[in-house]
This record gives sequence, C-alpha cells and structure tokens, in this order.
Amino acid sequence: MSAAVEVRDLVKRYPKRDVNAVDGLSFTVEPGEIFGLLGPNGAGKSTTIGVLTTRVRATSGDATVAGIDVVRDPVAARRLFAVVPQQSNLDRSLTPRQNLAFHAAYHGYPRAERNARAATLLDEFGLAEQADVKVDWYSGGMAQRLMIARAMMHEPRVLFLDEPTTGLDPQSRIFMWERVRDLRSRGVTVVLTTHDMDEAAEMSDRVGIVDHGKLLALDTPAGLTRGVAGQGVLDLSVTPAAGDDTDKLIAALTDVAGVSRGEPVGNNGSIRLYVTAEPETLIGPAVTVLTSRSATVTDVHMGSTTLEDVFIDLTGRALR
Ligand SMILES: Nc1ncnc2c1ncn2[C@@H]1O[C@H](COP(=O)(O)OP(=O)(O)OP(=O)(O)O)[C@@H](O)[C@H]1O
Repeated sequence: MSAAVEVRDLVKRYPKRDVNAVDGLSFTVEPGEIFGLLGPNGAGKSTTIGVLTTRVRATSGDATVAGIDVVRDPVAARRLFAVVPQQSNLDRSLTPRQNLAFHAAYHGYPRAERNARAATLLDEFGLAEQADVKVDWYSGGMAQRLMIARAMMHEPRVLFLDEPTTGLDPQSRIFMWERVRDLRSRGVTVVLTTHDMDEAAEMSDRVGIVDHGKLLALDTPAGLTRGVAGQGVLDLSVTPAAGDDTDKLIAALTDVAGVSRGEPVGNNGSIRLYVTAEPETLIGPAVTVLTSRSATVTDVHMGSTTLEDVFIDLTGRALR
C-alpha cells in the first residue's frame, strides 16, 4: 500500500521573498495515521498543506497524496483528499445541510446518497438539531465541525486540518479531538497543523516539528520527549545568595547525578532541570546543593517533559 502522504525535498519560495517558506521538507505519513505538523507561526505548515492540497504551487520537490502526484494529477488527487482551512469558507447563503449536499453534488454523488450522507454526518458531528438554520448563527466550534463534516462528504482517504482548534473553547476542542480520532478508527489518514504542543501531543501518532520551513525532528510524542529531554523536569524557584547567581547554581546542579541539563526559566530566578531519573528522587540532592550555597528555595515542582521542551531544546526558543 502506498504512503498516504509523501513529501520529498519540498521547497516553496513566494514571489518577492528572500527566504524559502518551505525549505527542503521531506516526510511520509502512513495510511491510518494522525500526523501532526507542529511549529510556530510562519514555520511553513500552511504552505506545506497548501502544496499537498493543490492550492500552492511548489518551487521544487515532490508531493503525493494516496500515491497520486498532486502536481501532475491535481484533479485525481482532489478526489482522494479533503481540506479544512484555518478560516471558515462555508457558503453563508446555504444552510449547514445544503453546504454538505452541495459539496457532495460537486463530487458527483446522486441526490439520495448525498442527502443520506449529510444526515449521517450532521448527526455524528452533533449538528443534527441545527442543520437547517443560517450558517451565520453557528459558533466558531460549530462552524469548524461543519467544515469537517463537509470534508467527509466525498469519503476522502486523507483529511488535512489546518489549525483545527485555534480559537475554540476547551469543550469544543475535546469534542473535535474525539471526532478526529473517530475518523482515524475508520481508516481516514489525518494530517493536522498546529502551534499548540498540547494538541500535537494529545492528537498525533507522530509529530514533525518544523521551523523556518525545515523539519527539525519527527517521532511519536513520547519518542520526541524521551529522546531529547530525558525523563522529566524539576522546576525550582530559587533566590541565589549574595555574590552567587543563577548560572553558577545551574552549573552546580548539573553536577548532580541524574541531572542532564539545566536552564533559567523567565527572569525571576526559576531554574528548570532536565532529569534522566525519576524527578522526585532528585529533589533532595538538588535542594542540598542549593542550601550548601546558601540559596533560598521557595518552590519545587515536578513535571514530565513536553513538546515545548523539545522545541526549546532544538531551537533555543519557546514555541509561542
Ligand atoms: N501568499 C504568500 N505570499 C508571500 N509570503 C507568504 C505567503 N503565504 C505565506 N507566506 C510566508 O511564508 C512563511 C510561512 O508561512 P505559513 O503560513 O506557511 O506558516 P505557518 O507555519 O502555517 O504559520 P501560521 O500558523 O501563522 O499559518 C511566512 O514567512 C509567511 O509570511
């Protein structure tokens, strides 16, 4: 079976720009996966989705969806994928139900089948009760759900979701995540972009981290956090003694067995230690080092490493 999505050495340079928006990107998405492209604003995620969905012309490189070259055969490719953009592109002159039916008509579905599919999908996405109102009455979360329902009308093999939950309230986000998992369980491959590390970690089977149009790392969320940043983190709120400073405290703390690295967090004296042992076993040794240097420890917090830590590790910058 061919890959669901394959991108090889993809480059996109927009006119009058002096850097590449996408700069030699390569990755493969397996059938049935939820694949997340994670990166800050401007990293090139939407441009990559734009090329794969035939809306952006690549400068060079190859892109295939369900084995079809999207440049050579865009019409065949469009039958096999669906895309939900960042901004609503619902037809405001049609009702929600009509939006779905119209989309299926465009894809050549006979009337009875498109009406039946619309009813089923409206129900699945929790919109059956408000299927015949004005689209304008929909909240952001409902519009987002309707766009996914519409995308599913022509039974795509691959669904592209560009920032699917940006701006949604927590409840709508969770509903959306559940619906996307349902799609995966039915064999639909999902490629989503996000700058939200929680969303990437929660949703994706594998995550590609992109920055400045380049792929920096690609693995399962667990593999990424394990590989780069150890087992966990220990956050310490510390006031150094007179004559001492945070950098020196970090140097002393990284001598403790099990501490792989430390860095200042913010500018109020907080220190984050990346640890390779269980974080709680290192609280005692870390506090001993700090008190031996007459530093004052006001708070200790244990946590697991996140994709944010991975991004900081790779780029030296925070994700947002
Ligand atoms: N139509 C365009 N013309 C010129 N430059 C563009 C165009 N679209 C995007 N860019 C630039 O390309 C780069 C990548 O943008 P892109 O939208 O792909 O990033 P992104 O990771 O999706 O970010 P966001 O989450 O903000 O959408 C940015 O520097 C952006 O300014």
